[in-house]
Amino acid sequence: MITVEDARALLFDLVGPLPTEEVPLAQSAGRVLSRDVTATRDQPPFAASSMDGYAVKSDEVELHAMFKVVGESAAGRRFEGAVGPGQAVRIYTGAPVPDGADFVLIQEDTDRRGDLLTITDTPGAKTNIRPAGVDFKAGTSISAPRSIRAEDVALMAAMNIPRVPVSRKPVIALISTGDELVMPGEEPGPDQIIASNTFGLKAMLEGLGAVVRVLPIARDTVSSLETAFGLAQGADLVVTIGGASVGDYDLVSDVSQGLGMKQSFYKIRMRPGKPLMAGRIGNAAMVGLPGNPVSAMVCGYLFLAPMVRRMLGLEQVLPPFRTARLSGPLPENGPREHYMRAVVTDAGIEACADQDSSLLSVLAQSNALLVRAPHDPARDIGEMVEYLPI
Ligand SMILES: Nc1nc2c(c(=O)[nH]1)N[C@H]1C(S)=C(S)[C@@H](COP(=O)(O)OP(=O)(O)OC[C@H]3O[C@@H](n4cnc5c(N)ncnc54)[C@H](O)[C@@H]3O)O[C@H]1N2
Ligand code: MOO
Repeated sequence: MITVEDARALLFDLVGPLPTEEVPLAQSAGRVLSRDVTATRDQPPFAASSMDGYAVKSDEVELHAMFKVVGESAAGRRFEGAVGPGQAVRIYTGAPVPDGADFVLIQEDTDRRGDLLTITDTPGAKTNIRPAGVDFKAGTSISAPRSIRAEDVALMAAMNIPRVPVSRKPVIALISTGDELVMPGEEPGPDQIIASNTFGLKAMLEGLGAVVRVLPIARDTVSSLETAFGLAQGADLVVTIGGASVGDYDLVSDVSQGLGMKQSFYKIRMRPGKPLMAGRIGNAAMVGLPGNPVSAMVCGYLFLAPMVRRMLGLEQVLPPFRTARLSGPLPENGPREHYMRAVVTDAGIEACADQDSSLLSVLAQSNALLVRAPHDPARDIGEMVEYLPI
């Protein structure tokens, strides 16, 4: 059995960054920028007023000074002339500041009668002018790789970047295995349960930016599993769930190897998730997850999510671990690294009472995986521990 860290390194060897494709700006949110993009213009492209008021010469600004209003500069329609001595131009927020002016009096500090403008309140020192290019200049770049957020979309729009280079989405095929499984909504027989893992993992992986294909459930026969692997063709990553352990019906390893899977490792020193397997099959990476629902989801957080981030070309691929103070004691840990379902609040972190790897109700109540090193001694309230937020 290998460690979690070694397993992750081997899994990273199975996948690499996917090629770039271009998408319309409006569809780029949530994708991963794969190449730097560069502004083709200054913003603002001209010195612009930041207030509604009057553009004047700054050395003429003093209480009770009077000006003649000679024109108007609106956003999208500039004043074509220049502001001369004793003159003012009516100006609005976002409008180009006319030549000759270097100060905008805010409307509230003035009184206007016809064309005659008087300063009625002492203006502040602020010119109320945004210099050309103050936000960004032509040639300013947004650096890749990064997950594109709404703020990035707004910035790229302002930079006049209508098409965005992004990493192609990884395609992941999910295969549930087992005669006991039926799909949600179907009528289970007396010895059957509902396939839950595929749906939890689909939600998780799509949230990370993958395209997920849920394939029909494979029965516990060689031919049914072979059919499922056939349907998975074209995926970047094939994930099986269940059938990974040592039972007579645990066929995933034999069938995948029969189809040419080159195994990278099998079994890790981790709880839950011990019978994890991985390798390459055809042009795809393959991961065989244990069937226990919590084991499958925990392996999703710890292994599949970093693999997806790596395929997307992100630099930060490992889950962000944090620390918290224990608000409940912990017993001594066994020989495997343990990822305990836990609840973290302002008061600290507490492991859930029942850590059985079949309990989805416990997983759904928890918001953290509390990490225990192999043979970690019993811990008291107040001690600091590491956890992964989920
Ligand atoms: N003799 C041993 N038995 C087991 C060992 C072992 O080392 N020696 N390991 C245990 C551990 S740890 C795990 S984890 C499980 C893993 O078993 P499999 O990967 O072979 O999974 P299955 O036997 O197919 O299923 C386990 C359990 O999970 C349910 N299941 C499976 N797929 C789904 C699904 N898509 N949705 C919901 N639930 C699913 C299945 O019905 C079983 O209850 O093996 C232990 N045994
Ligand atoms: O991986 Mo198993 O989940 O330890 O139950």
